[in-house]
Amino acid sequence: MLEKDLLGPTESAGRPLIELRGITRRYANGTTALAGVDLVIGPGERVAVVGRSGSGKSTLLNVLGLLDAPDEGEVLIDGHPVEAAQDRVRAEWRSSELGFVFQRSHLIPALSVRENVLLGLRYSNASLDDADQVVTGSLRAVGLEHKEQALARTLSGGEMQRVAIARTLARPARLWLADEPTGNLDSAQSLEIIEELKRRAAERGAALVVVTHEPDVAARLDRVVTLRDGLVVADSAHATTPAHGPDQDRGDLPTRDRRPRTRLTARLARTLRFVAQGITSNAGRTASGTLASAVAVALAVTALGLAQSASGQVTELFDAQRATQVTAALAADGTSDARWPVRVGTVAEFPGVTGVEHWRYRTGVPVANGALAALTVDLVEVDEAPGAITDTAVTWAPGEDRVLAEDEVLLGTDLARRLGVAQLDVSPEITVQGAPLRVVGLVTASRSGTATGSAFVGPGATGDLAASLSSELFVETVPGAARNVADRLHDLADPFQTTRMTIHPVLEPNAFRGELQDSVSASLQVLAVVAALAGLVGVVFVNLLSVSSRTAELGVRRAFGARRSELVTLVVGECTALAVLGAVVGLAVGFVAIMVVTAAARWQPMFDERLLLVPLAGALVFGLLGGLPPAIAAGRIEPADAVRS
Ligand SMILES: Nc1ncnc2c1ncn2[C@@H]1O[C@H](COP(=O)(O)OP(=O)(O)OP(=O)(O)O)[C@@H](O)[C@H]1O
Repeated sequence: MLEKDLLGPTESAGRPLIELRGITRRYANGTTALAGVDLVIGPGERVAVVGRSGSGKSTLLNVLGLLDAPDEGEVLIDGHPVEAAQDRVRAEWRSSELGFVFQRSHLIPALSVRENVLLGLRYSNASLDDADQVVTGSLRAVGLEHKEQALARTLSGGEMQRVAIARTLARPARLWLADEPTGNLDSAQSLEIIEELKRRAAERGAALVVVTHEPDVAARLDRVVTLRDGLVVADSAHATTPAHGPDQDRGDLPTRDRRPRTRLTARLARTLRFVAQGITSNAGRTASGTLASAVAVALAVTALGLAQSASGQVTELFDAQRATQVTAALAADGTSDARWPVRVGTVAEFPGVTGVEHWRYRTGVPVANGALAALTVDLVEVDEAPGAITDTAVTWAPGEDRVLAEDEVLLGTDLARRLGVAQLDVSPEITVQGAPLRVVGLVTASRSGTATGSAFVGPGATGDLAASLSSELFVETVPGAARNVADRLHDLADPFQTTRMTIHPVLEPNAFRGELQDSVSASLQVLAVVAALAGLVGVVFVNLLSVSSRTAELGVRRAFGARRSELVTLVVGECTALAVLGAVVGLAVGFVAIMVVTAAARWQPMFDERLLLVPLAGALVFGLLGGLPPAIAAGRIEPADAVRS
């Protein structure tokens, strides 16, 4: 059967609106609620269904409204059979042809009265151009136009039921089904409402079927069908021609949109609207929905951000500790001067070298100060002046330019004392191996403990000396270059002199640094992944709970014509929006946490754009994935069961 056969009465002139043939409905617990019911309802008929509690009235109404499918028998609409499996067709028919008032009002508590009434209209095919008029008119019909802006949760039980009736009145249906619509109302109000339902049904030419326990209500309807134990035991009339044709005055009725079915874009648009409505109207649900993703993203961002900052910090600490100095010593062999395998000036040009200091030691050099007997001391020849690299502290005589000229000498403070040199401003002179040299400064401290007992001279000050010479090379490099400089010195060393040359090992913690960085990052990244997975579980869990607490609401949406796919989209859309919203909150919290932790630890905070994009993209994916289980649960909701809950 084609879907369009169910839509619109054009082809159905003269046929019953709906016909049940041999309908049996058994529930899973073995109860037979309907046991072979035959019933014909014509267009515009007004029928009361009565019977004892448990006789099958609600089940009958659900079958008539295509909310429930029979186990046996046939349902015909406009003479066409409707298959139980045709869920999409059934949903479309409910959307365009059915108005249902449930035993309970099933309003959405967080929405206003107006939005609740609009919900019924939005799921119908009616044009929304005159929605305001329709909503107000429907509320006026139940005496609640003054409550239009009130939140549904603030209404009394009776008022809620009247809003639920208004929600149905607003729909341009051909069949109105009402399951004890006046159960919550006093008898005067009940009769008013029944009269209103009759009037509205008459205006539209719609059939009206009312389940009721109240004889007064049943008496106001044209036909009474009595059920007992799932069977029709009395029927005051049979299907007739329309008792009441459509009135000419359509008042505030919505205009039926004659499109054969609700377009995908229209369904998507209304679903998105409902997603936005759900998120903005229910602060509690929005807060709990965003919480899981906010916590997960905050943890993940904090962990990732700290991983980056800690890595940077490790780099900084290690750079600070990286070797910047090479010390090489060349021992004299007792017969000839020590000779470096490379000129000192060349070492200064090695990559990364920022300074070189070269000390050549002569031992047993005679030094004398005038009349004082000569002492035998260690003499240190330096290129210009000691100190740039060796941290040698020199007190220079006033006006000296800190470069040793050929006739100048620096005395260690111990040596100066032994030679009786106290005042520098008188330009004292000493002789070094017979050559007169002017004392221009005192060496007060040095990394070499013996320096205060030595004399320091510039190159060429003492001419050729017989004493053998050992020497030391101090090289200063940029962080990290020391290892290369040491390696080059090794490579250049004369293989016959290697035993005489010592290059002090350079601590180079690069590999260790890498390992430390990797392990810090890896453990924080694991934390980030665990947080993200915990967030995903949280998103699924929170949304499953949310769906189970909204079964009735989702069932009402189905009853009003929402397809399964619409509920799936609605729930996935809500989960995704909440996850992304949570991610934004989590990002903010995470960034603040990173700032606080790094400030407390005096680290440099590090952020890169991945910290922003990865959590947002992750939340999007997690929202979609995490929304699937609750969405599938929502799609499985059977409207007949849901509206009973
Ligand atoms: N989902 C269900 N699962 C199992 N049994 C059910 C279910 N729904 C209804 N029944 C049973 O089917 C029978 C008919 O129920 P139904 O609600 O249609 O009766 P009713 O005439 O509308 O009752 P009431 O006047 O009390 O609302 C009852 O025995 C009821 O317990």
